[in-house]
Amino acid sequence: MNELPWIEIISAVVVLAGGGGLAGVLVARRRRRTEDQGDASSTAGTTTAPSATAERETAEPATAEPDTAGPATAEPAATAAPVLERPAPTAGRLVRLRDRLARSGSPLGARLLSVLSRDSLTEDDWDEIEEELLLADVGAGPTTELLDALRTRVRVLGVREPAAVRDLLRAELVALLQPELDRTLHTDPRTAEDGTHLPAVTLVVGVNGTGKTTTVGKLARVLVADGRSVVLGAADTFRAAAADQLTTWGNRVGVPTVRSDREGADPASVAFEAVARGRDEKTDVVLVDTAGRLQNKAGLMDELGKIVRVASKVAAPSEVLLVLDATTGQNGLSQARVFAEVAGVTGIVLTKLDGTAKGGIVVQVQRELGVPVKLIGLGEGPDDLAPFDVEEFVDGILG
Ligand SMILES: Nc1nc2c(ncn2[C@@H]2O[C@H](COP(=O)(O)OP(=O)(O)OP(=O)(O)O)[C@@H](O)[C@H]2O)c(=O)[nH]1
Repeated sequence: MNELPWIEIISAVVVLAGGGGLAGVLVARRRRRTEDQGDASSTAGTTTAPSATAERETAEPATAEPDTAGPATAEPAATAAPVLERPAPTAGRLVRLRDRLARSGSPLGARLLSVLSRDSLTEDDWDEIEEELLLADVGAGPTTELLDALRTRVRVLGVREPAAVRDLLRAELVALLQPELDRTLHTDPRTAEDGTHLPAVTLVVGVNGTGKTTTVGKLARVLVADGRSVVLGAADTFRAAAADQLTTWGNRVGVPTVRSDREGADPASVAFEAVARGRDEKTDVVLVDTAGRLQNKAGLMDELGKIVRVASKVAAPSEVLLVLDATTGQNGLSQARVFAEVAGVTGIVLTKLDGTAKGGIVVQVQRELGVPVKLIGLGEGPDDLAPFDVEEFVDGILG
C-alpha cells in the first residue's frame, strides 16, 4: 500500500494556493445514490437500529449478527453550501502547533528546564522533575528512564549552561517519543485483483467526546487540500447531531456525507454504504466517523468489530485512528489497549493538546501498543489538526 507523506500534503497545498484554485468554485452536484449495491449488499438484511440504541443505554452485549447490516437507509448529504472553503496550508499548522503548545499555561518542558538550570541539583530537584513527568502522564517506566539518562548526562557532562541543558533535555525527550515510528497516513486507493476500484478507508474510533467527528471533518479538509476526493460516512447513528455536524464539515469543502435518515440505525450499515459509494464513484478516501463508546462495554465494542467486518466486505480499513483526549491522560491507555484489540488501531489522534500539559500519554501509548501518534488536535478551529512531528512537538513544549 502506498503512503501519503505529509510533505506531499504541504506541496499540494502550496500548488493549490498558487493557482488560487478552490475558492469560489460552486458545488453543482450532490448525487443521490440509488443504484444496486451489487455483491456486498446481497449479504445485508434489515437494519438493527433498536438493538443498537438499547445497547448504548443498558450496555448489554450486542445481539446483532454481522450479516444483518442493511445498507438501505444511507443517504447522501443535504444541499451543499454554494462556496467552497480552501483549507489552510498544512505547513502553517506546524508553526501554530508550536505556538499553541508554548502558550498552554506552563508547558512541561519549560518547567523541567527551569529545574535543570538550577546551580546545583539536589535530590529534591530530581524529585521535582520526577513529579512533573508523572503529572504529565509520561508514565512510571519512561519517567525513570528519562531521569536516569538526565542524571548521567548532567553528571558526566557537567552541563549547566541554559542552552546546553536545553539541548540535552531536547535530545532525551525526542528519544522518548520514538522518532523512528512510521507516522504516515495510508490514504491511497487501490485496485482489487478483478480491477475494482477500492477506496482507502479510514475509520475513526474512540470514547465519547474525544473529538472524533471534529477530527474527521478536519482530516477531510487536509485531504481536500491535497486534491483528494473524499466521502464521509456518518456511522455515529446514536447522536443525530453528529451526522449533521459531519455533513456541515463536508459541505464546507464540497465533500458528500453518507448518513442514515433514522436515528439509531445500524452504524455498520452506514459504514458499508459509505465505502460502497466510495467504490462506485472511484473516490480516493472514505472517512468513517463512529459513535463514542466506552472500552469496557462489551456490546458497544462488539458493535465496533461489526462495523469493521461489514465495511471490509467492500474494502478493509487501511487506517483505524483512535482519538484520545489528551486532557484525560492515563485513562487513554486502557482505552487504547481495548480499541487496539477490537478494531486493530493503526494510529492515534491526540486531541485537545492546546492548553494541557498532559501530553505525556503519547509516550505510554506508543510504547505499550507500538502504535504511533499520527495527528494532534490543537483547537476547535477547522484547520487545528496537525501531523505529529516529534521534533516540532518537543520544541513546542520546551517553549
Ligand atoms: N480545544 C480543543 N477542542 C477540541 C479539539 N478537538 C475537538 N475538540 C472539541 O471537543 C468537543 C467534542 O468534539 P466531537 O468531535 O463532537 O467529539 P466526538 O468524539 O465526535 O463526540 P461523540 O460523538 O459524542 O463521542 C467539541 O466541542 C470539539 O470542538 C482540540 O484539538 N482542541
